[in-house]
Amino acid sequence: MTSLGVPEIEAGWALFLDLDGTLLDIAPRPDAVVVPAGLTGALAGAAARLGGALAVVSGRARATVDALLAPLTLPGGFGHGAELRDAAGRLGEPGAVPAPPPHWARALEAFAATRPGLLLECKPHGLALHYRAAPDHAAAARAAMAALAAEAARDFELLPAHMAFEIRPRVATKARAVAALMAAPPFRGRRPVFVGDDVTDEDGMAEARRRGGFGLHVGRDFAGDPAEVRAWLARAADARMTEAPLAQS
Ligand SMILES: O=P(O)(O)OC[C@H]1O[C@H](O[C@H]2O[C@H](CO)[C@@H](O)[C@H](O)[C@H]2O)[C@H](O)[C@@H](O)[C@@H]1O
Repeated sequence: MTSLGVPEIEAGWALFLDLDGTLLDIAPRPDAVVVPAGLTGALAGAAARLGGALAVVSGRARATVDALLAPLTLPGGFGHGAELRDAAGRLGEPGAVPAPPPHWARALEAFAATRPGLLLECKPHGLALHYRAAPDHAAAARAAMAALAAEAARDFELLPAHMAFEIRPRVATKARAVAALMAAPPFRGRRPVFVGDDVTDEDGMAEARRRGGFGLHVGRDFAGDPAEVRAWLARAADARMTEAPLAQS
């Protein structure tokens, strides 16, 4: 048990890790995050201890996560679960999740261009309109995003995020990523543990609980500090973990 009362990582777990606000400190802009020295080594070491059952489950696009965590290409769910990659590096079925109509990005580019500080992030399966540098535009940003999402409300939804609004496909959830990965080795048969900080992580935590695991919340369990999560992983990478028998996969 850590000094914060969190169990140390056990060999029989399958670990699902959110990125922003969990592994990485929140930064003023999405492209300003800093990947601390030692993080990729800790992830690789912890993954090895877990027999490869360690995944990143992020709202960011797969390509962005890979660039941030290079040289690692971890299994996971990206774009909130829209893009999947298993432990063998196989990608999810193309076309399984819708992409936003191209005119939405064009409309939001034009909208943001007249409101300094707003930042549009285009992802393969979603859009994020960031207002961290322009909080006065939050209400207008929400209205603009809501109007677009309403054009295809059966397939897309508006998502409030950290100082941003996102449009994401309804099927793209972190629960989808957990369920898909838990269906096959090296995840299958392990106890899923989802670590996150945000409302979108609740889906992943609920799926972990549904499968006999649990969720850890950065705010509640790691004193709100991603450095505590990183230290927890580093200890798992360094230390010999408690060997727990695995269920048959
Ligand atoms: O699921 P996550 O890995 O937590 O990703 C959620 C979103 O994170 C990014 O935006 C957030 O982090 C930025 C960097 O700290 C911050 O500037 C921004 O205000 C936050 O909303 C990312 O840009 C999004 O695509 C992710 O969906």
